Amino acid sequence: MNKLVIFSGTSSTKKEIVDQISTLLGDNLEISAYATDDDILYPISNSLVLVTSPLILDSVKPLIRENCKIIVARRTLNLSNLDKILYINPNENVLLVNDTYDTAIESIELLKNFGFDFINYTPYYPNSHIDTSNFKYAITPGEPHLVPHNIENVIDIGPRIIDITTIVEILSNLSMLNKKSHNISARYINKIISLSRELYTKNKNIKELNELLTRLINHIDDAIICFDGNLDMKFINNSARKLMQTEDYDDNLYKIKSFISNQKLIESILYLNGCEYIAIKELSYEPELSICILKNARERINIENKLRKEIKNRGYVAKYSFENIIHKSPVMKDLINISKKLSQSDFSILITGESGTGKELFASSIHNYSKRKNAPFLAINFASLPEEIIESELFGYEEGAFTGAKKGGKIGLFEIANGGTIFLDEIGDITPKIQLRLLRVLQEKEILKVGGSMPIPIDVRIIAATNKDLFTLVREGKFREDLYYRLKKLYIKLPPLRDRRDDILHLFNYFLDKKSEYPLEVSKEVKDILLSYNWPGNVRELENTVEYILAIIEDDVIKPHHLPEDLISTKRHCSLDDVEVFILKTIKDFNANRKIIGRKTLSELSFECGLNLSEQQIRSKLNILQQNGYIETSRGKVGIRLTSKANSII
Ligand SMILES: Nc1ncnc2c1ncn2[C@@H]1O[C@H](COP(=O)(O)OP(=O)(O)OP(=O)(O)O)[C@@H](O)[C@H]1O
Repeated sequence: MNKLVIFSGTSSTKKEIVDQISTLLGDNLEISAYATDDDILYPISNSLVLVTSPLILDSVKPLIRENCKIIVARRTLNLSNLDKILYINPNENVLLVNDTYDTAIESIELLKNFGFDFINYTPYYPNSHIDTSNFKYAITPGEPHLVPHNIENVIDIGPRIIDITTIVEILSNLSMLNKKSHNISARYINKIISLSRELYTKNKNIKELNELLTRLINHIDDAIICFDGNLDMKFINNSARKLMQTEDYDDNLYKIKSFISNQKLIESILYLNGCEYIAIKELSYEPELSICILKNARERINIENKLRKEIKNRGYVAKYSFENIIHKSPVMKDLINISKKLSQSDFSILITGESGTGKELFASSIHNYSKRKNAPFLAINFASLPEEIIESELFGYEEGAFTGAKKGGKIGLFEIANGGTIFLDEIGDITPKIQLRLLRVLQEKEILKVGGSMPIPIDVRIIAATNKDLFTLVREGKFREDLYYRLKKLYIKLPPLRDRRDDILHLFNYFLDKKSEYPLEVSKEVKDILLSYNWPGNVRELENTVEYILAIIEDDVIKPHHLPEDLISTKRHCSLDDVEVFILKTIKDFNANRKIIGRKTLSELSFECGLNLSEQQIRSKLNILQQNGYIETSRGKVGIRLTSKANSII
């Protein structure tokens, strides 16, 4: 049996190296290993000794008899731990922490040789007196305890292992070279191959993602060109290639580069191939890149004009008043009363509610009930509008600010709405830049035109609406908290139609009366279906349903087959929860067997199927089911019965 004694600086290095050698050299070797702080009772004799660094050699030499052969290990990095470094951004400043200057420099050289040369390393070791306050990352080969405390991200790549030449030296001294070398080099190479494969897969994923992004960018109509810090072109998409591949290539490129290098400009108008382009600049610093996005100015002006026309066609007037809000439910009655009170103040209002619940109807009614009723009411829907258009539409722009297309600049919608109300629909969709500009309007009561420097005072009441959960957007960092609270000074939440079932038939009859040329009767089955449907599109969907029926009906009575497919399919009807379904099914079984069922039995049965409902819980569920028209109760022998509405879905 051959003996190998290992001396290492720390116990983690000891473990790593013992693991490595026993995996490679197998069981035919007796290994004893010591870290410098382990107690060594007897001097080492008649053995091969491996010390893991020259520094340790001095301290352990007195413990080694002269009949021992000493090898000082040459160390290399453990490839299995290096992949974490791939996630560091190129050119990031990183501390390389090791126990001495020499070992830190050695590790840096090794990392660079392995191809990790895209980051800037600074050697750090105890007493190195380096100001570490600007460093976010530290890499250390098994010495995390030496990393300064202020570093947020510590990548421990594990202690350095011994390299193949040291292994060969060990084998040769143990006279194992011939027997083992073939096997060992095969294992060593296998390990390297599997690690390279890992790195290859990671690189491949990044490459695939890059290809996907390139494909996407190539499909975009805007021309996109990316330059590095030396203004060398790094990327050009298909639209830009088409734009540039003309006789004017040099002239075009010169104009684009001049725009990119002009630090004062973020947007500009460029004349390329005789056409006007709006050039927008995006900068990245690590790596240093400038991206130029070129949009066809004519197309943008067309969209702007269309939007203006749409808003103008509405006549800047609020079409609806509270009398137009058709309702029967107490909850809507309360909301209208509250909204009338809110109309009298000048604070901004946030209206939330699912799509089609009447948010615009309320905004318009509030305006018409307020002292601003004779001033303009402007409604703008943010969904699907590009940021630049929203910005220039809302705030206007100074002459030559960017398009140069309009002499005298353009007046923004905020200025047009001055004295009145502006209704900002789908506010949850606006970008951070517009959020910031809106915040300024709310805080300072003034606007700044695009490209302008003089703030213009304005007096506009803002009513914003959204069907998104804005508070969640705030928590996710997608919507500014300060803007959220400014907008939500006053607040109205419109309930979905399925939560105010009293309104369903009332609204249905209202739309029917309004739109039908002759009176129509509504069959009982249709009424039941309308009442049990969950109306995801709310009042808008109800109104569309009436239109649909009127388009296809040929008789005087509306029957189920006159309804759109969505309403007849039973899936969309069950706004019932599991407990409600359980209660209804149980009552149905009892009804079918002509047995009476009450709260007590329902509660007992609920325990049998794991729902565990107290009599009190059953009572409140029964109340809800009764209010929603699913059950009827009567004193005496009959007890609780399902209505035809419940029977049609259970
Ligand atoms: N209570 C109501 N009475 C009469 N019509 C209503 C009522 N509620 C909504 N409507 C009608 O339903 C349609 C949708 O209403 P509105 O546009 O106000 O909803 P919204 O919540 O703003 O929708 P979105 O979020 O999709 O913009 C409109 O045609 C509106 O007139």
